[in-house]
Amino acid sequence: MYPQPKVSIIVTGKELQVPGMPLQYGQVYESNSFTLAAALQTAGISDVSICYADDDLEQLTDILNNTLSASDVVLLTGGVSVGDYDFVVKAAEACDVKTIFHKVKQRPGKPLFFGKQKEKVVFGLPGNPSSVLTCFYQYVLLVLESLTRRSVQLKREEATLKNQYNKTHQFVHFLKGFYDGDTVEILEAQESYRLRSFAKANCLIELGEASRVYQPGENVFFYLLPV
Ligand SMILES: Nc1nc2c(c(=O)[nH]1)N[C@H]1C(S)=C(S)[C@@H](COP(=O)(O)OP(=O)(O)OC[C@H]3O[C@@H](n4cnc5c(N)ncnc54)[C@H](O)[C@@H]3O)O[C@H]1N2
Ligand code: MOO
Repeated sequence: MYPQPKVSIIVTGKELQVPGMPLQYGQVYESNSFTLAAALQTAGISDVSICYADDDLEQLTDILNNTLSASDVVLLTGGVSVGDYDFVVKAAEACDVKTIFHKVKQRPGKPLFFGKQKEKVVFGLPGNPSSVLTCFYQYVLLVLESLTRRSVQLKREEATLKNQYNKTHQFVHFLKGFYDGDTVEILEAQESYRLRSFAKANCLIELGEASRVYQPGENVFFYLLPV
């Protein structure tokens, strides 16, 4: 029998609307809970609960406190950057969650937060839908592998790049790609608010920190997605 960690998702943001309901001005459809729950299920995690918080420090702190007492892993989405209404890091501090790191030099997922309260693990996943999934695959699966003692991390492989890509930022990039068994293609719609490329992708292509033009025929590393 493998251990089954309890995972809680806390969705933050008062601009979020339930899919199926009409959108009011300034609202966006809430999707992170669905993509995360599906990715957790694929990783064999069945004990998952979801709750919702407004952009309110007191309310978020209460919810995080309650959630921490009932979970092994807490995944917050949104509110982890430096805006006036981003309260995840403050709420974590108020709940005695020790910051292990906040912000990574990568795209997407730059504002990622990782903290611990004793044995409990807290991730603040950046709210953009593509950042949430990328950070889940690159970081959360690592923790789940250790907690479940099952092999759930993505496999890193190497293949020839199919198309040219001009990498202009000095961050590690994880780009949605398609591996055809021989070459890997960098897909369109890589912006972190777009999920279209994830819908087509079967891998994440890793490009190192340096900014440069990648040419077809170069070897690149990629991670196969569980599709
Ligand atoms: N001054 C700075 N601003 C920003 C930075 C920075 O470094 N300095 N980083 C940018 C990056 S990169 C990202 S990613 C975002 C992440 O910020 P948050 O984690 O605070 O995310 P939000 O602002 O709450 O949301 C971002 C975006 O995603 C939408 N969203 C949020 N939750 C959901 C959901 N459950 N389903 C669907 N869509 C969701 C939200 O409406 C926003 O549009 O910060 C940048 N800013
Ligand atoms: O980390 Mo943000 O995800 O680059 O958009």
